[in-house]
Amino acid sequence: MTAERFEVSPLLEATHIEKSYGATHVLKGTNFRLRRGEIHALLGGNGAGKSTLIRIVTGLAAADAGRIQLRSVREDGKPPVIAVVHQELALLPELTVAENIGIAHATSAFSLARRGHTRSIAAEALRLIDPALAERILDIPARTLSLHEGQVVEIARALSIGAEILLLDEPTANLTAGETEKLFSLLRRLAREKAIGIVFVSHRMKEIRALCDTCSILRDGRTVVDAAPMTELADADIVAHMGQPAHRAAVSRKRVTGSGDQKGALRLDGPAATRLDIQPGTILGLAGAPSGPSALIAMLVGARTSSPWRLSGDGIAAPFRSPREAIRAGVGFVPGDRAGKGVLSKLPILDNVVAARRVRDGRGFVRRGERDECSSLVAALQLKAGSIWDLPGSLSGGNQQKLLVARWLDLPLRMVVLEEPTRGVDIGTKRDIYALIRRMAEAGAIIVWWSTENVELLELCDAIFAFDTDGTPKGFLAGERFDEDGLAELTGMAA
Ligand SMILES: Nc1ncnc2c1ncn2[C@@H]1O[C@H](COP(=O)(O)OP(=O)(O)OP(=O)(O)O)[C@@H](O)[C@H]1O
Repeated sequence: MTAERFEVSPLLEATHIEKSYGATHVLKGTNFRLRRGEIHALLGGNGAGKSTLIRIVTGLAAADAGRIQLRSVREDGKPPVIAVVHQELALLPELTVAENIGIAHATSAFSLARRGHTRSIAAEALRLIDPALAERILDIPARTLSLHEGQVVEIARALSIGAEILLLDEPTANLTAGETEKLFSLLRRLAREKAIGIVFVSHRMKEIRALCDTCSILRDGRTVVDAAPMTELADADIVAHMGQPAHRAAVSRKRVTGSGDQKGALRLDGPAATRLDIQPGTILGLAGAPSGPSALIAMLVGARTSSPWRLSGDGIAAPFRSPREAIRAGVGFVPGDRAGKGVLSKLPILDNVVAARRVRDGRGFVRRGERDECSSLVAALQLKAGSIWDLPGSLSGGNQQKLLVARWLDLPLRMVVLEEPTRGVDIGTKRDIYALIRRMAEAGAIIVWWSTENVELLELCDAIFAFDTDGTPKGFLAGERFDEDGLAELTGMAA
């Protein structure tokens, strides 16, 4: 998979790119080049400029200065097609998979006469990736696909239009370990057999190591590592180039034990006679296919009133009747669906940060002192924002995630429920978020943490409760198997 196997001139070369948004100088002479057959990690801390560079390369935004050269191997003289796969899928939910792929080929109205033709294009593209999957999903609506299947469809669509460059922006957030491995073997195959140039944006060091052969690092809008082989960079070098402290927090792990009668202890009862007694201050991880953890979480945060799960103890009897009731009972929630359920996009950062406090206090008006409170929370999380009066849309993805965590900091909470709270967050900031969550646990809150990043669960949690691939509770990860293999086995997701 080395670049040398293919001709030397890059598929894509961006040179001295400049970009400002108002007074914010985002890209400061950034360089980036991608060769055929290469899987290239584009790395950098939150707000370093990765997404902005991708938007410019794909033509979604215009650079203020600099040059972009694209060179196809095809002889028609056209530039290579670039396809982007985001973590939020770009599929039309009510159309079938075949129609979703075919739509990229529709030149005018999507006529019935062309349907058979586009269906066969779609089938061919999907079969190249996975013949069995193609048979199963071709004629079903896109909304019924899992996230991983949706990504495969997006990649098939890219292949069907002859894309030579594939950009993946944190594609593994929300994928299970098994799905991630499947995606990686597909990407390796596309690079090797089709010489597609792949750009992979991620904050997960283990995945970057497993997948990528080349690495570029942006720091504050400048290219500090330009297309270096991954083998030449140790993890610590990468973190240092990104400008982040290379500390590893010490792990102190205690297991959930004892009866449920300690003050503040809560009891969870669920399907298959499941019973969990959770002591205050416990960090409880949830692992496994999304359907299991998400059903439990929906009950905990008041999003589902009828549920096979029950929460009791310390004056609580849930299901709650509404999210508001859950907040008033002292349950905080950082949702995984940042855009849909988390960020209040039309309100400034200030309102986003103090939202939970306002709901708890039952007030809709601005309290004096909120501005100071917001500023100190923003500073505690080193949230990179122009002003607390800016809209959250002006923040980079990782900084929007910090905003959602900031909302619950320093509140007297009984329980904090977190769905992938470090999704899209850079390595240094992850450490900060881990420390903040530990702080909440030390203050006595029970932390319920759902993550698809098994390494993270194993590092942080006192106990991990696993669900099977169909969402059935499987039990706690046993002490002597408290490792990745044990977790993969218990969740039925051994790769
Ligand atoms: N439309 C915009 N208006 C104002 N500022 C913007 C806009 N888009 C991006 N920025 C700013 O540009 C900087 C770089 O953002 P960008 O999204 O490119 O970072 P990133 O490296 O992709 O970060 P992350 O890892 O958090 O996704 C950030 O400080 C962000 O606030």
